[in-house]
Amino acid sequence: MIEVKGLTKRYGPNTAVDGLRFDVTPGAVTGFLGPNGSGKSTTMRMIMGLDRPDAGHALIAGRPYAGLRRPLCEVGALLEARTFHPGRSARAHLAALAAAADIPAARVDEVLATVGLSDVAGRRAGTYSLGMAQRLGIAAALLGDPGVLLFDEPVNGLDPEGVRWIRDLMRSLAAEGRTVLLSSHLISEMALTADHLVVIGRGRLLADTSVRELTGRGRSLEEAFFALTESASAYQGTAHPTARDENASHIEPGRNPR
Ligand SMILES: Nc1ncnc2c1ncn2[C@@H]1O[C@H](COP(=O)(O)OP(=O)(O)OP(=O)(O)O)[C@@H](O)[C@H]1O
Repeated sequence: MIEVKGLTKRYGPNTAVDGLRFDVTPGAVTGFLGPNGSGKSTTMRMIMGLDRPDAGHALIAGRPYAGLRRPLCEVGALLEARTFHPGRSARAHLAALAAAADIPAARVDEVLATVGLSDVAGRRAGTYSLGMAQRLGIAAALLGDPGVLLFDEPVNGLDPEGVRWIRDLMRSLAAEGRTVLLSSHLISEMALTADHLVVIGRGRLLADTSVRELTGRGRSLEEAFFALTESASAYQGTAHPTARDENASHIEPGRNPR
């Protein structure tokens, strides 16, 4: 269980996370959605004790991160890819983490197999592609067999087979009774993976509901998401052609050319 209780984080005049309050329950995949810059990563970092909140707090299995006795065995997180020494092999990286946390060395080969990196585990991790680096980050998160897992954009850089693998992994971790919080911008993928959704915009809670309920609000989950976050998107692009587009002068202002 993750409990987020009134979390607030300010960076200068900008309030990145604003009185956020929600629970993430075990046995389900909870999707964490929001437009760019809405505060998802900042919230996850605060849950993991990597950022200090200006107000509120977050609890993992009833304790703040700093109060966990064996953190790696209670919570695992993939927050950024490439949080390893590039000169170390994947196996050496995981072995060092395991040794520091008093986790049996045999667990290293188990998690390497889970993420599909066994054959390349001796290679310097600095030579890994983004997708391989994501897999290594997931292996590190799983190392202590924790009951609570957070993944920030885990499908980044993964090929279609990798995306499907993540979906199956998330669902099987939840089916084992774990608490899984997953952020992704791929809404169609979220519709297939998550049971529950927490949607935020400009640091504030917009929805805390089931995928089914939110999908039922529009023609699709994507439509319902856009309706919910319409006024909360800080960075909106346009569909208009650039000045270099030779057809630009033939298009009426305000008209989508396609
Ligand atoms: N270290 C920092 N210093 C200053 N501002 C920051 C810092 N980290 C985040 N922010 C700001 O806080 C806000 C929330 O950022 P955050 O990365 O949490 O959003 P996000 O929802 O994860 O975005 P994305 O979907 O683009 O990954 C943004 O306005 C961002 O610029």
